[in-house]
Amino acid sequence: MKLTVAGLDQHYGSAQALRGISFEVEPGQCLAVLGRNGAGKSTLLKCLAGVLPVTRGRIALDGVDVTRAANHRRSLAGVAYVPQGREIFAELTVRENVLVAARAHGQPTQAAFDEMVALFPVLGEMAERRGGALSGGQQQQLALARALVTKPKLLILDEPTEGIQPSIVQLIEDVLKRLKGALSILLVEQYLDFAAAVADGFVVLSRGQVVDEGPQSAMSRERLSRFMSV
Ligand SMILES: Nc1ncnc2c1ncn2[C@@H]1O[C@H](COP(=O)(O)OP(=O)(O)OP(=O)(O)O)[C@@H](O)[C@H]1O
Repeated sequence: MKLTVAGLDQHYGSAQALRGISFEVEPGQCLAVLGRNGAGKSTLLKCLAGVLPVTRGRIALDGVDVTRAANHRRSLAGVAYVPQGREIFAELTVRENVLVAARAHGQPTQAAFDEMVALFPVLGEMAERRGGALSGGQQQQLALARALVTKPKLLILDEPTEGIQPSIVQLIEDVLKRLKGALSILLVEQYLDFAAAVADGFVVLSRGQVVDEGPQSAMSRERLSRFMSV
């Protein structure tokens, strides 16, 4: 799925958080959105997922304008969003968490769950545990499984590596690399090595504006460290 973002502005009351943001994600590609805390990255993703209204500009999926579409309509169109903080159901089991997400897209089957366990084996071991009882890294894998079980065409991820141990970061990197091509990915990330390993290109936000952009080959620490928090 192709994502087109053109001239996007967003305001929190009188405070402008996004200023004329424009970029594209080509089908099957991964674009990393980089920038310091407070640059506007999470706000941008919320606008794209349809959980925050934009003030001005245009968002299109494969050329179809969805700027004013509700989040469930974007979800049905193939957009899956994993917010920072993961938002799994703490009281439901791991299996129920995955199947509830699958049901919203018409296929709450054991096969759908098994497919997610093939990507994230720990979810099979934890199938009957409550989501809230999982570690942070396990919850992130569950959140990714809940997104992927809907068979998205565009996966929007807000800092999937935040607070997660290196072995799980590596697992998530491997999964995203394997899936890329079949779906498009928009990835907000503070961890430059992970972003450079997964993404095909990047944009940098600062104070709500795109201040740099380029291909994966230009994602060097020298070029980007002044825009990063770490
Ligand atoms: N609900 C809100 N109400 C008012 N201002 C907000 C709200 N959420 C974010 N902001 C402001 O909007 C700007 C962009 O914040 P945003 O969370 O999008 O940045 P970010 O780049 O994602 O940073 P972080 O990595 O810390 O989440 C910041 O100045 C922030 O203080």
